[in-house]
Amino acid sequence: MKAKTNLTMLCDFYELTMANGYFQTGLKDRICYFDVFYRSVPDKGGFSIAAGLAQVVEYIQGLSFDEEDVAYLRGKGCFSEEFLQYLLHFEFTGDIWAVPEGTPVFPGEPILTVRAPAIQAQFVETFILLTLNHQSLIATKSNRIVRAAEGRPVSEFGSRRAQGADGAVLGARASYIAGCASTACTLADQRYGSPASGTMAHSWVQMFPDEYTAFKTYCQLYPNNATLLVDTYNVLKSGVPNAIRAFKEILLPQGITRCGIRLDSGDLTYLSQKARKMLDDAGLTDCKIFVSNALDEYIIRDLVRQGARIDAFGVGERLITSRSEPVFGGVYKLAAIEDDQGNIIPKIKISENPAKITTPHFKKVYRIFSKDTGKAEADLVCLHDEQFDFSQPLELFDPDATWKKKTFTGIYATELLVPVFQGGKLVYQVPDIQTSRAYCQRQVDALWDEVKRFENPHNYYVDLSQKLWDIKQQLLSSNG
Ligand SMILES: Nc1ncnc2c1ncn2[C@@H]1O[C@H](COP(=O)(O)OP(=O)(O)OP(=O)(O)O)[C@@H](O)[C@H]1O
Ligand SMILES: O=P(O)(O)OC[C@H]1O[C@H](OP(=O)(O)OP(=O)(O)O)[C@H](O)[C@@H]1O
Ligand SMILES: O=C(O)c1cccnc1
Repeated sequence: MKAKTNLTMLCDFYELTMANGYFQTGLKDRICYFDVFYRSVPDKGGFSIAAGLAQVVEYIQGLSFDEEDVAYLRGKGCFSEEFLQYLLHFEFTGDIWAVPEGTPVFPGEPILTVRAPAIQAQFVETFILLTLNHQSLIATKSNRIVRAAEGRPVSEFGSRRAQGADGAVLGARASYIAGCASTACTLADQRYGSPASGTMAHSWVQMFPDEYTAFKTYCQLYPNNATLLVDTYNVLKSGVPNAIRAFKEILLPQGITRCGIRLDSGDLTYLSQKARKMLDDAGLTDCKIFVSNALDEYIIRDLVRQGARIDAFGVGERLITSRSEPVFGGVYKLAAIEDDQGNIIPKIKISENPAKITTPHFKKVYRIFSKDTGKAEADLVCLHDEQFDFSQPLELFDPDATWKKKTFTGIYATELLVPVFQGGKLVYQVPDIQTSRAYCQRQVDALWDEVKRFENPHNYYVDLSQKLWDIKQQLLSSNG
């Protein structure tokens, strides 16, 4: 089998059986609207960070079945020959809107909308979801970890424990967008520009006859980038003293004062405080203390509260696998179809479980900011063509407890979903990840601290316009 990078065949098999069914029943060109949204924030947080759009764009642009794919599908014995021939010329001709990567997003609101002929719109479900679910999960976790570090740089160290190659590389990419300062993943740097950097492993220290020789050699090779791992034998009795000796003998004579040590075991508060004192007493006040060892946002928050003297964190397995909650439950739901005249017919999914009822129709989302504080106050989900005068007081209501109303004044609003594809053509300039990272930081800064709490965050308002709410109620009372 030839090596393939085209991921067109990465789809759930039912996308293909449904596509064949749409083809055979005349529904293939029926225009459909599908929304991607998610239902609950991982780790009971107050918001998530959207990521992965750049890979969705690449996927959509690369969609194509080749002869080998079609031969394989023919062998399954369940697809019509006309459909298989059609697949050979398959391409995406529809429209996509999405929130830019790095946008804080809330449960229930569309973060990507596809408008396309039924076969196409249905077919892209699997890949769009897996991509947005994975990178949004890692971006959300990384942003929590970065916020716990309160300004100290966090380096992503997780490749070795990631779930596969994409888990490592795209996870590193998402973690950078969400605020990590660097990654240990070289390919993520080469491919996406998230800066790669690193320290050293215990094996380096073990390889030399003694710890001092290991440190000295490293300082000679990398005088401008020497972060020495000091816990291979005994942190306070040998590691830190040997590091101090190597820095003094190799770096200081060259006028280099910037250097570092890394602690990777033991009580990180106690050891960092003791190490700081030893480094300062030796005049190495510019030496940074880096720590790692199964860290996450909770341990980092504890270390900061305990007064640990830590300058930077390396975080691997709990970040790259989002270990505390490893699923981002983004879903892809039909919201509307068009009739032969192009009229939009809203569609709803009514579930036994009220939390699983969808919001119908072709929609847009406004984020409403206070002019005074610059903070985000609420999101308004409305019909795609609704207009509002945001210079006037805006009354919103809780879509579940409709008697709860709030009037906003002194506000401005921005639309969250931006056009990405129109008529199959890419109309969006995918930003480089430095731009997405800076955007993410600005958008997270615009959230109230109450929404950013790790536990029991304030419930951010995601409200429906009156028109949209009315349509939803009509569909609910007429059973769809
Ligand atoms: N002061 C601290 N407060 C809270 N958690 C800490 C503190 N110091 C270290 N930790 C965390 O406690 C855990 C210690 O785990 P563990 O006992 O496996 O580490 P260790 O003793 O360093 O051994 P190992 O060599 O296996 O890593 C790690 O997740 C570490 O980050
Ligand atoms: O703990 P994480 O957050 O995943 O951070 C990455 C870990 O990877 C390295 O350890 P290594 O794989 O060499 O094994 P170790 O656990 O014995 O240190 C490094 O020394 C960190 O401890
Ligand atoms: O550069 C490092 O220190 C590093 C990289 C990967 C995993 N652990 C540590």
